[in-house]
Amino acid sequence: MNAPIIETTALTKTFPGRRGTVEAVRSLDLRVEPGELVALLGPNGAGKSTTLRMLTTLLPPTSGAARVAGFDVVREQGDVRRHIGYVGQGNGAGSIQRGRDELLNAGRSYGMSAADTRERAAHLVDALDLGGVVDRTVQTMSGGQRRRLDIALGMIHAPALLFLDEPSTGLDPQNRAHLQEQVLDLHRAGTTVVLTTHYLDEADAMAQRVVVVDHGRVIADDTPQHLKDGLGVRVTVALTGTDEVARTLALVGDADPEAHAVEVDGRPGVALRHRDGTAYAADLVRRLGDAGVGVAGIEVVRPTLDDVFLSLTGRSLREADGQPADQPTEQPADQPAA
Ligand SMILES: Nc1ncnc2c1ncn2[C@@H]1O[C@H](COP(=O)(O)OP(=O)(O)OP(=O)(O)O)[C@@H](O)[C@H]1O
Repeated sequence: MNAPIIETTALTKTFPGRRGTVEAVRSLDLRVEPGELVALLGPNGAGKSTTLRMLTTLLPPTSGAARVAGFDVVREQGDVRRHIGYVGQGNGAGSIQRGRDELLNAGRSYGMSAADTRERAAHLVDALDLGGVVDRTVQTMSGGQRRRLDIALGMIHAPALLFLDEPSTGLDPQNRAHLQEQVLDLHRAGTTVVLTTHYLDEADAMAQRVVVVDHGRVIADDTPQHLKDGLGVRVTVALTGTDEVARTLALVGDADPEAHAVEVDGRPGVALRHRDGTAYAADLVRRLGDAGVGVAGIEVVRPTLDDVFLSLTGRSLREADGQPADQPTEQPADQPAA
């Protein structure tokens, strides 16, 4: 097996906060293999950006260790930086330079020759669909175009590993979809991608592996499909009368001890989860019919990653996102120097 491209051991970052120490990242053990596309998913303040900033050498860990592209993030910062691309939140705002000049300058700052930089920039302009805008000043580009330029800047030195911190935050759905497609293309071309997001659908649609983070800890790490399959499909049965609820609960009690009474569009009903949802629901309707229980309708809903988060934390990711995070007391560092 190849060596991991990222390996962390008990990686930890604490910040002094007004109300005591903020444990932004707590004892993170993460291993990413070359070629993976991994999403760190979690609510605001979960520790996603802090993790990325330690892995990209922008922040020193408080304790623990991390190796990225084979180098130690504390002792071999320059080597790490040469082998990674990093696109932070809100880069590229309003420069009066032309996009192409930014690309050329970035390449030169990595020590690339002018000819190599021009060739690489032309490739990225094509891959990221920037042909129509790259010769305009950055400040005249739309949000989506700037984000794609940011990614081109992060990829100019052809790193094997690309970190993207909330790449599509603030973009409209069409631009988000476009950007996601471009990132998937970079991944298909061989780049390992680690991105943070609090868009459930983005993690679900893009990532081969989702690392769910909450309060600085990893609470789940698996493929989106496994995470959802583990939860089982939700089955809701609408019943014709209240007497039918107890009879239904008695019938399903063994299959799902957490089955409970619910209201379904004003009717009494029962909701439960079952791993084998669709087949189970069909069988349940038959058994209820045999027992003479009046069924008014049945609904089978596949779980989302939000259901996974809810079952792990007791909170919906959307609710959790609404909570204000502690205010930073240290200024975030800048982009890595070349
Ligand atoms: N420089 C800092 N000084 C103090 N506290 C900080 C600093 N940076 C982050 N924190 C705190 O660490 C915790 C984790 O923040 P982090 O930005 O890593 O979360 P996140 O999951 O990336 O959130 P978001 O989705 O909002 O970007 C939060 O409580 C945050 O307020």
